[in-house]
Amino acid sequence: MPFSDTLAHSPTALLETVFDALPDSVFLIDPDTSRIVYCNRAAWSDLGYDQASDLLDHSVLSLQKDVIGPEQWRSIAIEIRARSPYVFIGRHRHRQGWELPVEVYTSCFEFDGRDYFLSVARDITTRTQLERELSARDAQLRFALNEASDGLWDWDIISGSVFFSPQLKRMLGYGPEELAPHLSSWADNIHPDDVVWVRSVIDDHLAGRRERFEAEYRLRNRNGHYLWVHDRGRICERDPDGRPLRMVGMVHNVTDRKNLELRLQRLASHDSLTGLLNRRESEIILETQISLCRRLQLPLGICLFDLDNFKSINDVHGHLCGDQVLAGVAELFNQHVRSADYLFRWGGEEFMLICVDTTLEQLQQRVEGLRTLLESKTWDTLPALGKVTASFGIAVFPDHGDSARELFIAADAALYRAKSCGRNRVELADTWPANTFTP
Ligand SMILES: Nc1nc2c(ncn2[C@@H]2O[C@H](COP(=O)(O)OP(=O)(O)OP(=O)(O)O)[C@@H](O)[C@H]2O)c(=O)[nH]1
Repeated sequence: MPFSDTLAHSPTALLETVFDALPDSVFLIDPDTSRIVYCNRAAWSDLGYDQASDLLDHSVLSLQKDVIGPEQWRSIAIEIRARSPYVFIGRHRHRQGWELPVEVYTSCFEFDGRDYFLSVARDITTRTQLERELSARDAQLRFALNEASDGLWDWDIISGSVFFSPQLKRMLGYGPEELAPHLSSWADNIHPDDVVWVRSVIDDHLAGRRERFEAEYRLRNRNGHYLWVHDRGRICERDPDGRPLRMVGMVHNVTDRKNLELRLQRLASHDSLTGLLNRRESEIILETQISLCRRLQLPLGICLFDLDNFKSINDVHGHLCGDQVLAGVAELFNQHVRSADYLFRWGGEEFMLICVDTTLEQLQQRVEGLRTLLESKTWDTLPALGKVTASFGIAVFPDHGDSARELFIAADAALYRAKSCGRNRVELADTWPANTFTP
């Protein structure tokens, strides 16, 4: 018999069969009395009853563990009428006494001049169990990661919100309720000198150019001091098109290690008496600055200078006084060179100055200024000392040499000339290659 004929001949039997075949429980409820006027097979069997009549005419409240008393039913009935379907996660009472977690969808409809509530309840035991296990596993993972680092972050890339773990907040000096959960709370506290490249490392990872985000940078704490942190993170969730949605990472406070590293670096690159960069650094920096100026087609000047008759300062006033003069000259010149210039103690009483983007005329003028400055300095702490002078030899790239070595030889020859012409003077290098390389 065709389906339409079956429906026409015995509609009630057919609908009952259909409802009984549903895996979810279906209840038809009288809204005024809360009584069950119909339920399907899943409804009575899931709750441990033998037949539908065991539940019919009973109040639905007798099956519910979360709705207590007619007062609460009345307010829920108002909600159901206001916004169908009304979704409710609660617990049904099994005949044996245990509870069944359910997700219930209830809608209101009218039939034959009367209102009815139709509730479809789904057993969510497995789902609840799974959610509980997942959240326990998540908590375990967070705990393990937190213990393995000084803090965790979890960034929702689309919304820009960031979870900062309590340990991370503590590391930065914040309480558990402080530090707004936004990306700006982190980004605004990165040291200005580090922020551009830290962002570029993250961008590279987001764009797939780096396998992970990893950076060592300075992060400001609540007191305004900077900590050195080692930060590692990775995208852990993407949308169906592969766009990053979420990124997590962990942070280590490496301030002590980094400060020690910087101190060692400074010891290796600076002269301990004057605090100036040392000869080794001068060789590296001169090479790199010449390459840079060659590329940018800029002139570069170097000046070698040597204190005059320094041996006699040592001999007459003592070695300690000689040390003070060396440190005093370094301090004096350091205050007067440009911030873009490099001043080195090259060795003994010899110094070197590198001036990027400087012509011969500019360099000559600047060095002449240094010479007169030193000559006119009064050594208040060393009253017996008298006048201290120095001799200077200057050369400019590319006029006097095309490499660090050629430039150095040219400036050294000019310095030698300054010494032999009477000292306390500035001499210019001969134009390369005229006197630099004699066959
Ligand atoms: N106090 C002190 N003296 C140093 C240091 N390094 C080198 N000297 C001394 O610097 C002196 C350099 O002497 P010379 O090379 O003869 O040069 P000068 O006496 O300056 O003579 P001219 O360069 O020709 O003007 C030597 O006596 C070195 O012992 C240092 O770190 N401290």
